[in-house]
Amino acid sequence: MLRCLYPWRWPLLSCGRCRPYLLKQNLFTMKLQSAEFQSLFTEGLKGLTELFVRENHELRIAGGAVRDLLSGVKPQDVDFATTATPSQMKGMFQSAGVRMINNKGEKHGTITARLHEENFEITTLRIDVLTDGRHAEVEFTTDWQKDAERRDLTINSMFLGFDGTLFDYFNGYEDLKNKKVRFVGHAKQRIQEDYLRILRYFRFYGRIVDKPGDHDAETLEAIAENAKGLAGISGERIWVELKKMLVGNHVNHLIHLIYDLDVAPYIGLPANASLEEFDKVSRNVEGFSPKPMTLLASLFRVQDDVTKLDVRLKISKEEKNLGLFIVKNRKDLIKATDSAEPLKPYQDFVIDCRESDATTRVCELLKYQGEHGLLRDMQQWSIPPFPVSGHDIRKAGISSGKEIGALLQQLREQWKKSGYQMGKDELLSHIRKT
Ligand SMILES: Nc1ccn([C@@H]2O[C@H](COP(=O)(O)OP(=O)(O)OP(=O)(O)O)[C@@H](O)[C@H]2O)c(=O)n1
Ligand SMILES: [Mg+2]
Repeated sequence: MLRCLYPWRWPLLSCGRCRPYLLKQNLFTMKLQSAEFQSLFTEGLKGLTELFVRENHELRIAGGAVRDLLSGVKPQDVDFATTATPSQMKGMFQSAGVRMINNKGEKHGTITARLHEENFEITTLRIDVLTDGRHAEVEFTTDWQKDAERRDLTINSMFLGFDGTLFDYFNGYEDLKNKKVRFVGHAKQRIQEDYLRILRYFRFYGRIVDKPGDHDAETLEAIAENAKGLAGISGERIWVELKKMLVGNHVNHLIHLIYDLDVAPYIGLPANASLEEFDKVSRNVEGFSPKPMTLLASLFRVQDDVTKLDVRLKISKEEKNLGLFIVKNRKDLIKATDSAEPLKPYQDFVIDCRESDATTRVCELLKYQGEHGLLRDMQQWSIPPFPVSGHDIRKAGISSGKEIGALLQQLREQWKKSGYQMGKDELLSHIRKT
C-alpha cells in the first residue's frame, strides 16, 4: 500500500504520491494506487464499470473491501454501491445482455450481475428507515453520505472510486491508521439498528487493534445496555461472527469483556463459565491456531454446556462433537508420565475410536492441554493399520462369529500393547497358543 510521507501536513499538502484533500464538509478524500487495488481490475470489473459510466450512474467499492484495501490486504469479497436503483440496474443489464442471478437481495437494493464468469453484488445507496434490531426497511437514495451514515463502524463506512479516490465521511481512514474501532455516530443507535453489531465491534477490535484494553466509555456502556438485544438475533448469525472473533487477536481480552458486559448469556455461553480455565487454555493455544470450539470448550464446566450452546447457535455436528470430546476427556486423556511413550494414550484413543476425525480431535485436545511437543508428534504420526482381519481368524479354523469378534478384540489389545509393532503372523500365533 502507498503511504504518505508527510501525513501531519494533511489536508493542506502531501508527499505527492497520495493526494489527500477536503472536498466539502465531512468528506475526506485521497487517492489509493496500491497493487491490491490494481489486482481487482479483472475483465469482469472493467466491463461492469464501463456499463455504469456509459449509463451515467455512479459506482464505487463499499464497506469492508475499502477497509481491507487501505490496510494493504486484498479483500476476499468486494461489495459495490451505486446511485442506480435496482430497476435502473435491471434495465441496464438486460439491454447489455448481462445475466443477473439470485434475485433475493432485490428488496434491499442488491442485484447480482455475472460478467466474464464473475459475480458482482451491487447495492443501491440506501437509508434504513425502519429497523427492529435485526431487519431493516430501506429507502433508496443517491446521497453517498446518507449510505455511509447507516453503516456500523467508521472503518467500514468508506467508499472507493475506480480511479482510487477514497470517500471518507467519518474519519474511517484516520481511525484505521490509529487502530481505533468506533461506531458511526452514536454507538447506542447503531447497535439498536442491528444488535449483531456488538459482536462485529469485538471482531474488528481483534482485527485492527495492536494492544488490547482501550475502548470508548460510550461504546462499552452502549454494549452493556443493549446486550439483551442479542437474544433476538439468530444463532447462525451469532455463530458466524463469534467464530471469526475467536480466530482473531486479543481473544482473551474480548471474552473477558463479553462476560464483564454481560453479553455471554445472550449468545449461548454459560453464565458460570470457568474463566480461570479459559485464561490457562488461551495461553496454551496461543500461536497454535486452535479451532474456535477448542477455546470455547474451556468456558464449559460440563458437557451439557456444549448442548446448550448448540441449541442456541446451531453449531455443526463436528463442532459439537469436538466440544463434547474436550470437556469429557481433558482431565483423563493425558500423557503417559511413567513410560517412554507419552503419546501412547492419545494414539490408543485414536486407534479405538476409529472415526475419521479422531486425530483432529486429539490434536485439538493437545493444544488445549498445552502439550506442544506431543502435538507435533501426533501431527506426524500416521495411524498404523491393524494387520489381522476376521477372514484371517476364520482361516485359522474358528468359525463362530462371536468368537471371531472376541478374538479380534483380544489381538487388537495385544497389538496396542506392543506399540503397534506385532505383525499378522505373530498375532495369529497367539490364537494357536490359546
Ligand atoms: N451488521 C452490519 C453488517 C454490515 N454492515 C455494513 O456492510 C458492509 C459489508 O458487510 P459484511 O460483508 O458482512 O462485513 P465486512 O465489513 O465486509 O467484513 P468481512 O471482511 O468479514 O466481509 C460492512 O463493511 C458495513 O459497512 C453494517 O453496517 N452492519
Ligand atoms: Mg464483506
